[in-house]
Amino acid sequence: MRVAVLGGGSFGTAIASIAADNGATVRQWLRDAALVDQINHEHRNGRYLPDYPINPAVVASTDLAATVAEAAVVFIAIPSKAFRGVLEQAREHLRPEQILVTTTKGIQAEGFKLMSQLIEEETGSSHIGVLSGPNLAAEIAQKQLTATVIASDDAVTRAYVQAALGCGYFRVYAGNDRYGAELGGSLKNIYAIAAGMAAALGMGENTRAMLMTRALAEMSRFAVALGANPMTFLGLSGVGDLIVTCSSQLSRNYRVGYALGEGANLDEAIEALGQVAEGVNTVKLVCAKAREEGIYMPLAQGLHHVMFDDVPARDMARALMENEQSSDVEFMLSREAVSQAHQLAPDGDA
Ligand SMILES: NC(=O)C1=CN([C@@H]2O[C@H](COP(=O)(O)OP(=O)(O)OC[C@H]3O[C@@H](n4cnc5c(N)ncnc54)[C@H](OP(=O)(O)O)[C@@H]3O)[C@@H](O)[C@H]2O)C=CC1
Ligand SMILES: O=C(CO)COP(=O)(O)O
Repeated sequence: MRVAVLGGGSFGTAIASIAADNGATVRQWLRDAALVDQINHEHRNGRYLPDYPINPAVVASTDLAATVAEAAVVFIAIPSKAFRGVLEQAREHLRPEQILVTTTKGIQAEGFKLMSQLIEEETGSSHIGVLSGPNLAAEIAQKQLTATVIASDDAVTRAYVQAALGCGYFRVYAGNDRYGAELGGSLKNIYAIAAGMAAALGMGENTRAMLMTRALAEMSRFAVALGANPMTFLGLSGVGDLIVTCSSQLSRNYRVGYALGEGANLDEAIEALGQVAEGVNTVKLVCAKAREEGIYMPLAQGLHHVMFDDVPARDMARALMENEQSSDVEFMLSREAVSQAHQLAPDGDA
């Protein structure tokens, strides 16, 4: 199979290397000619994945047309802010039968669009997929056993991506809820920042478990309000990705949160990272959307106050703990029912 990867960052490089390990003919497009040279001659990406070898069969290029020309599957691993621009450049070189897969876990501000929606708008393709799951690029590069999801309503897309990437260390599960999988991948970045911050402040494992579980409740609530299926959040692209990103220093979003918890300001934290942390932008967009739609998102709103309004993280954590005590699984017991029942008990200080 012929595979193209657009993007020369850590995830694009990891995906290119998996496909090559799997026997595909792989072309990778990036705009940095020096890095193209390094990938082709040293089989290493010194800027984004410096410590790991890349399969020598990966051929990098700055020529976008040549990269996508023969590909059956095109993976797009470009940060959300640049995603549409790259699609606009690629569009004239793409053919209708090609499978177009986004790996990007972010949201476009204008219209609150997910990346697969941009692919649809720009190309009109009927072979669109979302690749998402607990997939830290550095662990994939080490060939740690990993699983992901290809979410698409198109069976051809699912089958091609499973064939292109499924190998001894990388397992590709199929899903048909493109929107839910993509939303999960974007939303969990918000809570990874919060988890990194909590870790830097010395909060314990109980706190982390509470944060992750309530994050899942909040993500599902948001997704349902936007018409997605909450069941998708039980899979690898939902809870799976939330677990890994809220637990690992390899996550850039977690690291941004950790730096904030250690006292850095946001600009310093982003600069020290030197790579994309989509959650910084996503938390703004999601909080604005939640306000607009009247969706209860206390964790995301709390994080927003800490990141952009200089509220100390410890004060925010204390305030969140003093919120009205609510329902655990609100698809079974509604928040309103718990709230109404509060009048049945005496006050805590009575
Ligand atoms: N890294 C990971 O572990 C995972 C990442 N993802 C997702 O994949 C997406 C891409 O991430 P990742 O590869 O890690 O990102 P990186 O920050 O590692 O790299 C970004 C890449 O995009 C390129 N790029 C940025 N803007 C443009 C542009 N206008 N034109 C052409 N190329 C551009 C950069 O090129 P240049 O160097 O020239 O700026 C660089 O090659 C993210 O949205 C992330 O959420 C998903 C799963 C795991
Ligand atoms: O999405 C990821 C792992 O699945 C990577 O997360 P970061 O973007 O925070 O590094």
